Amino acid sequence: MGKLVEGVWQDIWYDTKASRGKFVREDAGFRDWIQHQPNSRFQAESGRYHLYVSLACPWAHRTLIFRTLKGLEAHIDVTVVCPDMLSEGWQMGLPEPLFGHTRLHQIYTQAKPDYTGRVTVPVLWDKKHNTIVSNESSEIIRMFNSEFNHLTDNHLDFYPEHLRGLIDEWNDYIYPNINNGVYRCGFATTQEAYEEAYDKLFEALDKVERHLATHRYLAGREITEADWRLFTTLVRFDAVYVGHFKCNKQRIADYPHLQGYLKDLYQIEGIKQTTDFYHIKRHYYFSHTGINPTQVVPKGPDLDLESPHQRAQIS
Ligand SMILES: N[C@@H](CCC(=O)N[C@@H](CS)C(=O)NCC(=O)O)C(=O)O
Repeated sequence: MGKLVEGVWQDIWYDTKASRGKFVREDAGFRDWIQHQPNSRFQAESGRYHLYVSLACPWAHRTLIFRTLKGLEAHIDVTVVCPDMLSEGWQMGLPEPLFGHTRLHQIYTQAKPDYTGRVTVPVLWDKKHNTIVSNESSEIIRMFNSEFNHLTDNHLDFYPEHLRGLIDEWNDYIYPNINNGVYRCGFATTQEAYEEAYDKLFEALDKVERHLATHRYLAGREITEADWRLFTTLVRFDAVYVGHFKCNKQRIADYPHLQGYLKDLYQIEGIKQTTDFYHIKRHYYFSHTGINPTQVVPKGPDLDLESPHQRAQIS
């Protein structure tokens, strides 16, 4: 894994020295917006945008879920990178269709030849202006949620006006403690930093477990963006984070309500097809050689995500 420094690829792992062993995620570098508005530089048009994702990555997974739920498959095409992220960073299996590049960092320098920063997925590319619109998943899913409705006639709204306060509150709590919390455990390089992240992670999972005992979804009866953001971490938890990131106080399968909720979301039409456990396990265990130097990928666990979730009665 590495990063670009003034447009030149350098193979370097995260530097946790300055933060006393803590993993600090870098902010995304491209933050434009597709808008269905007359003067927008990035108009919502069919066939104009291309999405680069890894099926292993929880942040990229959010964008694939929204592409499916919002009926955008015919309008936004996708390149899936290889699960292995080694000295050249994310790589394509076959040359990608727009420029024939074989490394994701070439897409970044195609957009900005002197780019400095990490080369992350997801990336939303604009074929018209030949640039990256955004590499921030939380913003890409908002665009997908609302800006293409005139093309798809799909008006499902995962960030409805009346629930925004509640959704934002859950997101603000779940992102540092759970979504990024598992990474803060796994990428910590001191015992203290790891234990601090671990305690916060399991305190947060306990809190969500209590909430889900009496609420079908985070914001009540409706599935919202907050649920999909939590889902992509939960679905990777027992397969990867428990072992590889040492998040091993409990599995999701040991929490009755979180497990039922996870199954409920997994069983929504189209979601299972966005979830690829081969890519998920292979990426983490094979790519993070600092954590797993043998690169052996575990065979298990056997996950039970398809049995009845029994949550339909919860209000
Ligand atoms: N803020 C970004 C984070 C994306 C991110 O960190 N993706 C990881 C994969 S799970 C990545 O590409 N990491 C490569 C690196 O950090 O070098 C988002 O949510 O879109």
